[in-house]
Amino acid sequence: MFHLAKGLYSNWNRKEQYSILILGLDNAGKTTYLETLKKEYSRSFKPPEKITPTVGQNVATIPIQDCILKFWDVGGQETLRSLWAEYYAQAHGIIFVVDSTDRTRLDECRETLRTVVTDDEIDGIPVLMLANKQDREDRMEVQDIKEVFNKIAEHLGARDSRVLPISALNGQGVKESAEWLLVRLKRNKASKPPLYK
Ligand SMILES: Nc1nc2c(ncn2[C@@H]2O[C@H](COP(=O)(O)OP(=O)(O)OP(=O)(O)O)[C@@H](O)[C@H]2O)c(=O)[nH]1
Ligand SMILES: [Mg+2]
Repeated sequence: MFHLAKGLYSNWNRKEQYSILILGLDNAGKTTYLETLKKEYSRSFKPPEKITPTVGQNVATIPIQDCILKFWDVGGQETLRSLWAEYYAQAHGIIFVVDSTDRTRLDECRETLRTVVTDDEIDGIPVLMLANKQDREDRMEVQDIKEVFNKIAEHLGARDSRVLPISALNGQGVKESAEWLLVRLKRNKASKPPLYK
């Protein structure tokens, strides 16, 4: 009886854990975004001046509302992009970070995202595109970025997807972006169940 009660209690006490893969070209602001999220939800984080280009991976487990979100931030340099697919099997959601000031790389950005969203392994999972660096005067408007990504909308199909403006550096829109995604991860729970921790 004690064991049954204990088992029931520990199950009841467990939280849903979802894994989120943060992708995007090098210099887009992925690591800065993750560190700002850590700052918003917990105490330990790296200040922006200490962030260097990612070669391996950064992982952060952040409690948000009644769930745990496990973020995987990987390097965006071209030579590292072939490693992204190794993370697909465990991903419940994708965040794709775009540098809103880098007009010259928008085509590369779109084609990189196209390669990601057409991969069968992550078919149907929510995709959130972040138009980052909105604090900069030379930014493109989020509407312009949306138009670029509308060109791959056909590959996104019926899954949840959105483009949101943020500044990973000053925190604008960062919490809201994680909360937007959390709602969609829960909504997609039946087809991609969370882990219970
Ligand atoms: N102004 C401004 N600069 C930003 C913002 N986000 C990131 N940066 C800067 O952009 C540069 C690249 O940021 P990272 O977070 O290292 O970029 P990354 O996407 O992780 O790059 P890789 O690890 O190489 O894939 C750094 O100099 C950041 O300070 C932002 O919202 N606004
Ligand atoms: Mg990085």
